Amino acid sequence: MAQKRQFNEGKRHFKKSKKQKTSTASEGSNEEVLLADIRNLLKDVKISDDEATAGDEAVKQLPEIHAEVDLTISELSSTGDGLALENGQVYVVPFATPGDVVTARVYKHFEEESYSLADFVKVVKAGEHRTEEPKCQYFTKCSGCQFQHMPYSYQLIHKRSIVEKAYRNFSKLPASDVPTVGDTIGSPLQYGYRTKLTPHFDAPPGGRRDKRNGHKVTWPEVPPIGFMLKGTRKTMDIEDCPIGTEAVRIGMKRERKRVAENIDSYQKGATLLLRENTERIEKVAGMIEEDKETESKDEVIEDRDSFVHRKTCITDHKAVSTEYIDDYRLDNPAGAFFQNNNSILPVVTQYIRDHILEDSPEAREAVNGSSETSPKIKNMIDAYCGSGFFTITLSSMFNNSIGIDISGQSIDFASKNAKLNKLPEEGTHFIAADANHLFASVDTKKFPPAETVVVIDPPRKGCDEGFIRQLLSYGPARICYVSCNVHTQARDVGWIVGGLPGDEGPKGQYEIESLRGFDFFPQTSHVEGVAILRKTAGQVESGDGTVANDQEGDKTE
Ligand SMILES: C[S@@+](CC[C@H](N)C(=O)[O-])C[C@H]1O[C@@H](n2cnc3c(N)ncnc32)[C@H](O)[C@@H]1O
Repeated sequence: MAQKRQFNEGKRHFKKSKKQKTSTASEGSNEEVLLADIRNLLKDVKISDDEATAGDEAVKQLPEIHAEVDLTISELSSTGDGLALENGQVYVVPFATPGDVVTARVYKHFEEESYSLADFVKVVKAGEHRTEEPKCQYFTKCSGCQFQHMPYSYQLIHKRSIVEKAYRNFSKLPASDVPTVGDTIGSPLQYGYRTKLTPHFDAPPGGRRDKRNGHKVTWPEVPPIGFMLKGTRKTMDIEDCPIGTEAVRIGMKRERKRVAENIDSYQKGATLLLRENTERIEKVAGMIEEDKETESKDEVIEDRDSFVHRKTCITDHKAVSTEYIDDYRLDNPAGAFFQNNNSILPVVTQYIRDHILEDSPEAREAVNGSSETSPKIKNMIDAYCGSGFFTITLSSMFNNSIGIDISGQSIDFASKNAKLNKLPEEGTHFIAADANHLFASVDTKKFPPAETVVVIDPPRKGCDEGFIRQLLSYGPARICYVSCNVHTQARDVGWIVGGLPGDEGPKGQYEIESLRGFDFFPQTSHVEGVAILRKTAGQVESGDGTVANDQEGDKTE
């Protein structure tokens, strides 16, 4: 802690604990993830405190709400916040790095959980990781980015620790079941990467409906259009966002102007869609120079060797946006889910291609002493397939692929994308259904579990227990689990490897072969996890679905 203001000085800053405020948390939520980090930080202190003050009824003194205090940040949480430990209380401060001394304004205490939330005010003394000049003027106010002040190499190191902690805190697996987490794979673009932004604005306070104007909303002024002000529910005005692609940033300026000019046509607040669209054009001699001359201010022309990319920004939810991943073309409803960082997609698909099939007998021998390998994988099931990103980009590796998604619209686009990319019709199918019913409709003659890999890429909340139960009873040779929430991924992988809680079903069928993060979201605390799992040696089935050897390496024994 800094010298300026000590915790045991200046009594007006402190008050005695009154009402106990406790927190609630849902699985995989930011709050739950933060709490796990806080509890770990407190664990060691609590033990030594208990020894020192056994029987002592010490009353903790906490700063007054809105008091400014100086804090020394000891670590970064998985939510991207700095954590400082003072007198047995953890202070959570955004936009801080380990080693920083910062001034923070306390705004909420959770006394039972021994932590407090504080706003970042200023840096008193910079820690060794505070080396970068943020590229965004709104950094430390906007809630979008957390890490612009840290070098990219350190962001990647931190994200590796997020994956490690996720498996330690949420998988419920013994450490011996979790392999060393690989280094985080960085994003080729660290700014200018987001192909989608959704700034928004709120209705005027109180609705402001005007009787003289047919009870229509009247806007006293153009409202702030942007993203959330950190730590509040207020929208802050944001003119530009440097993590957006150039085309999206152009679209943002255009849309802000359009909304400002037409604000009276809105009856409530709205969310604006800014989605990059790419048109790929075969290149002919002199084209770039010509295109650059005729390039409108609403488009970006990119030279890509044998072709040109003409990038624009779509704002209509129902329009179709196009992206290229290597030479695969993916069309998508502009307002529906699609991955937001195009620059890293070829990297992650190549990684999955390199790791999705069975490993070499040597690699298996090195891991568990058995050189036995599973039958060749010929089929893929893509659960939660969206508009077919994984099915299509991995299709050339498999005889048969099937994708499933709950959104009928995404499935229509997945089928169109299969045609656009000339995938063989007989080998690629998509179904619109709940993934929980996926395995009931899988033909095990066409997709023998021993010759099938299942790719899982669910929403942030992860998979349902019902899905995991079915997956375990289907028993594919390999599983590739991709997730934008490594905490729910760790929980689900824990179920796949260790069995579902209170379930008599099979346990020890799978082991984690590899685990690592991909930085889909530079400058933020989010990380995409890729876990590759395989059937344990004793559980490998022959192609006809019978277990070849259920003796060796079966962890249920
Ligand atoms: C993270 S996205 C992944 C999409 C796709 N893999 C991609 O990379 O573009 C999750 C997808 O899960 C779908 N989804 C959500 N709940 C589902 C469920 N219960 N069954 C099947 N699909 C579901 C959503 O419609 C969404 O397309």
